[in-house]
Amino acid sequence: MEINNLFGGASQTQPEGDAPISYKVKNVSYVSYLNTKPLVYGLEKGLVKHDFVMQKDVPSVCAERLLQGEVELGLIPSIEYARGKGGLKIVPELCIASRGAVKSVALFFNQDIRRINTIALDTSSRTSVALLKILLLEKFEIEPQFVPMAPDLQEMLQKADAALVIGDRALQYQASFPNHLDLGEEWTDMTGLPFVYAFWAGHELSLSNDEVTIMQKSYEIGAQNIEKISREYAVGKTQSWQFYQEYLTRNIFYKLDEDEKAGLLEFYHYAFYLGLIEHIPELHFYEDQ
Ligand SMILES: C=C(O[C@@H]1C=C(C(=O)O)C=C[C@H]1O)C(=O)O
Repeated sequence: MEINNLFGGASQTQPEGDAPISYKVKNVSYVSYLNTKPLVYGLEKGLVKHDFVMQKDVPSVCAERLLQGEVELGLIPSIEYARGKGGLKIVPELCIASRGAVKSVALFFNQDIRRINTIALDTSSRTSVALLKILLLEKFEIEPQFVPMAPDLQEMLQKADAALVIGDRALQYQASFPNHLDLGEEWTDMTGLPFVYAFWAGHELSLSNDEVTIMQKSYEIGAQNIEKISREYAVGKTQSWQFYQEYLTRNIFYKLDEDEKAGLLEFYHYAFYLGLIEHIPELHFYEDQ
């Protein structure tokens, strides 16, 4: 679907007697997983006033849309910020991070991890793929072959010895599939730092200060409604709402604080030394509000 044709493009309005005002609809691509809901709660429920056109995608597609200029703002995998040609800015203070076990980013396997020869990789992911490669080399000292696949654990494990899955599916699988490695836990165990999976990023002039504040307000309201989000999400699911509430409060962290920034830069250093990115980027933020 060409979202630009549907929603985008500049439009002009000319109020009577006034100078022309040009305004452009801002397209936003955000991740469809449960862990994103607190960030977009205020926007989705209409509790903060905004003119964004919101579009749900998997993380790899959020990045593609932003880097190809189809959207002005994306909730992008952190590794893709380092792959952009510069000029991207981060919405300050917000991210999707873990400070230990994350629960929804896991490597599932049926045999001793040191004997793994092939790994199926969830095509929705960018950051966790890089994180996995770092952990396999630095911690487990193995160099298996990788096969990109849709995130269906059964099919993945038929084709490969292990499978990386992220997001809601991983959250569901890890509760019932004991042989898995939690990548958030492994990272923090190795580095002592949080791990940052994603954040809001846009092109330099894409967002006004007011729009940055809107994104921050949306999360503030989301943070006050975690129980509601968990109860709504649990309808028709296998786990209780308390399970999802615990995930959103004890596994996922949304504040991009100094420790998170240090974890992010450490990740970029590893990624650079392993040739996964061509340079270590500086973190540029939209003006602090
Ligand atoms: C923690 C998670 O982070 C996600 C993992 C991403 C990746 O691997 O590229 C990107 C965005 C995040 O939403 C998750 O969704 O499970």
